Amino acid sequence: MPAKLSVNLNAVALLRNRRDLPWPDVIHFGRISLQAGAHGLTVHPRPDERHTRRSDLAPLRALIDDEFPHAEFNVEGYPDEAFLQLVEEHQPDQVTLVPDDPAQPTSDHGWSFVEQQAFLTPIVKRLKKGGFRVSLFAEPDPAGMAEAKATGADRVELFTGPYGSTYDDPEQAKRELEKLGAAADAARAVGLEVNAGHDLTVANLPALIEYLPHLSEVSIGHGLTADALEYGMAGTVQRFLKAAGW
Ligand SMILES: CC(=O)[C@@H](O)[C@H](O)COP(=O)(O)O
Ligand SMILES: NCC(=O)COP(=O)(O)O
Repeated sequence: MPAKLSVNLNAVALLRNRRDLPWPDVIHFGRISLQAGAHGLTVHPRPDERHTRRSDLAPLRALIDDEFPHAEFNVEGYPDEAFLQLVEEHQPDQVTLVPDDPAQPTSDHGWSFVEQQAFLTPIVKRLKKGGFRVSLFAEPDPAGMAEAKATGADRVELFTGPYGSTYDDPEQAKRELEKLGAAADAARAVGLEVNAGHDLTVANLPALIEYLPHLSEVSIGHGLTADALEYGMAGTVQRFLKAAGW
């Protein structure tokens, strides 16, 4: 079974938040993604709400429940008390824990499982008791997968940022793929399922899927939104020209 695609709506939310206007409508872009065949939706609400807002979660949960009951809702974030209460209120199917500092522009590293196992274990236990699938954002590194498993988590999500940044260097891309492959093998060897995400694109996704054939899910936002703009721009300009009478 190929990896499932979860569309990350953070970049759409970022555009919406430039103005005090309701477009682009994050919920409708979620609908368009699921109508097009995506298997799920991802959001990564941060404390400053610069991307997804807390108020986006209820309508996204309702969209899936009412219109796409087989799709999955994945919520990512740093597990402080506010985040844990947010996911408990909105019941995503999967919670992905990310070691984000609120000041980070975007996620740029995974957990250090050896050092942070004791911090993560009670949090994972609380989420598992609440019925959530739990995934832990992980470095593309085989070290620490036994400790990740010992937290009680179901999956790791391999951070593919370093792989994504090799878009102009095929040799380095191969080395990053080898690291991701070794990390995925180590995770699977201790019984963890494997997700992947960050800076994935149409160009780099095929090699990742070929090299890591057992991936459960990829979550993609930035590159997918960039392509949506590129492939929708010409038709949209034509719509505006028509509206202006040309
Ligand atoms: C964990 C991860 O890699 C994504 O959630 C990512 O953080 C989304 O990126 P932005 O929120 O910066 O679009
Ligand atoms: N978990 C990674 C994710 O959701 C998407 O990241 P990106 O494609 O926006 O870099």
